[in-house]
Amino acid sequence: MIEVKNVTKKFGRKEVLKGVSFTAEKGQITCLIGINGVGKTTIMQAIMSLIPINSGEIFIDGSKLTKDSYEKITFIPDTITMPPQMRIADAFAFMADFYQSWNQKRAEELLEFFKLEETERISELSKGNTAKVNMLLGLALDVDYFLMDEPFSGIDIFSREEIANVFTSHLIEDRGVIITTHEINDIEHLIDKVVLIDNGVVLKEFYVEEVRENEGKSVIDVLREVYES
Ligand SMILES: Nc1ncnc2c1ncn2[C@@H]1O[C@H](COP(=O)(O)OP(=O)(O)OP(=O)(O)O)[C@@H](O)[C@H]1O
Repeated sequence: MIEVKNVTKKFGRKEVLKGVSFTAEKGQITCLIGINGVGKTTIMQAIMSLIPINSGEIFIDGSKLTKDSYEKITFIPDTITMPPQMRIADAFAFMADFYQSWNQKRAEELLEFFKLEETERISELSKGNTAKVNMLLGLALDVDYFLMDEPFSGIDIFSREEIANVFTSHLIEDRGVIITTHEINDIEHLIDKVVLIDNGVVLKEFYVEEVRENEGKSVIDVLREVYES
């Protein structure tokens, strides 16, 4: 489990996170939702120690973040970081060199899942296929948790569907995912838990299934209720 406890973060005089707390379980998809600029990316950067926090604590499977935590967790950014002249096979070789946790078998399964060929050059891929390769490179690592920032931004509905399908496939296994998205409709059926963020605080944390069963509400219904009240 990833536990974010009372995390605060200031950029200059601006307090962007004002005591954020939530948990994300292994084997579940936790979605951070909030309008532009509320601090979602900052939370992910804090979990990955890409930025220092001002106060609070972050635990992974009960232990405080250390250098070794990054054997357990990976961040999939919203743009691909591989040089565009590489072919997919070169990107695989690069990842295998760089990460001990690279799983070539899973990478090949993902390639088949996304109907891509390893001879394709990154610069020649469509936007949707570039997003798929980007996600593939992260998911092929043998880690327990993935953080994904806006994996659906700027891509067409068919590619969004194919990417969303990976979440229900065996390729995610029982790993934990924290995702940010503005495309809630696309993944509402896949998400286990929602953490609603507004202006640097958690407004509400809930299980999608519980709200659906007990109150007959969708994620969008809850969003309307919370943000329009
Ligand atoms: N390095 C930085 N220096 C100064 N301010 C920053 C920095 N990074 C983020 N911010 C500010 O922190 C706030 C939160 O940004 P963040 O990117 O976390 O929001 P977000 O919820 O991910 O937004 P979006 O949905 O647009 O991606 C914004 O006001 C942003 O301008």
